[in-house]
Amino acid sequence: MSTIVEARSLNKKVDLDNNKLHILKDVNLEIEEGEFVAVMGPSGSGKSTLLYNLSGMDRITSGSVKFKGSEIASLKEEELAQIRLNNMGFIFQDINLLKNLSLIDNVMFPALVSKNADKNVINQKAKKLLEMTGIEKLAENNITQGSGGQLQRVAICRALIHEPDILFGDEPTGALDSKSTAEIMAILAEINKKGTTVMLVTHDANVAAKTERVLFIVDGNLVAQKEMSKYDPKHDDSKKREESILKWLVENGL
Ligand SMILES: Nc1ncnc2c1ncn2[C@@H]1O[C@H](COP(=O)(O)OP(=O)(O)OP(=O)(O)O)[C@@H](O)[C@H]1O
Repeated sequence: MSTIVEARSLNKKVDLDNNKLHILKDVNLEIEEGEFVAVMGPSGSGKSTLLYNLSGMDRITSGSVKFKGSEIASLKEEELAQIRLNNMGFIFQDINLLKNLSLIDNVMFPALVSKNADKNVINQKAKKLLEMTGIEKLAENNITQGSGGQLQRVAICRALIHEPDILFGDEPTGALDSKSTAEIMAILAEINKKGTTVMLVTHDANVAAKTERVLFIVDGNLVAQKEMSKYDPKHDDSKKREESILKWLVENGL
């Protein structure tokens, strides 16, 4: 396995009321290709900031972030935008779809903006993704008709249209009920099984139980990491995994 994302002495500070707020403190980590990783920690500990700084959506203050071995911290904005567009996918709690477009048009939209876009190829790809996430019958529906779980599936399809190497999720199940959460996690597990690296921020130990490594952040410090086997839905031991994560979080000061 090779490393897809690597952070060395990652620091992030922001200006706040004439002071510097030190959000991330000397974070060192590696994410391996094909891994499924969760980031947990108390509210305000820096989880989302970590995700944004690792994915180049935000700029680190000092240290290094490498994507597939290349330093991204020093790239120009346009170069970074190309990497985000072609190699990374993003899903958020706040789904942010375009209200005047159908489900399938929302999925196709990011791919159509590129100059050499072939609409037929993109349409076929989008259909396959809708099938994979079980919403192909809703393809032509308007976004306003979708449930939260359905819309999050659309957002996942949209994030996958460029076949990214890594999918970043900031609380992608945060606004969903437990049934939709389980369905979305099953989809993410399937995507991961096919080779896409997945990194999620979550408050939910049940969600983290479906990943294979949990990073625990407290006050901007990466204080602990828990490695597990890859989750296999065929032998569902997620309850046990969840209990062991909760125990581990408490042992580490939650
Ligand atoms: N641009 C910014 N300007 C000022 N403060 C910021 C900025 N970005 C983040 N913060 C602060 O940094 C801290 C970490 O924020 P972050 O959103 O990364 O935490 P989090 O662990 O994801 O929180 P939550 O679980 O509540 O979503 C918070 O106190 C937040 O208010």
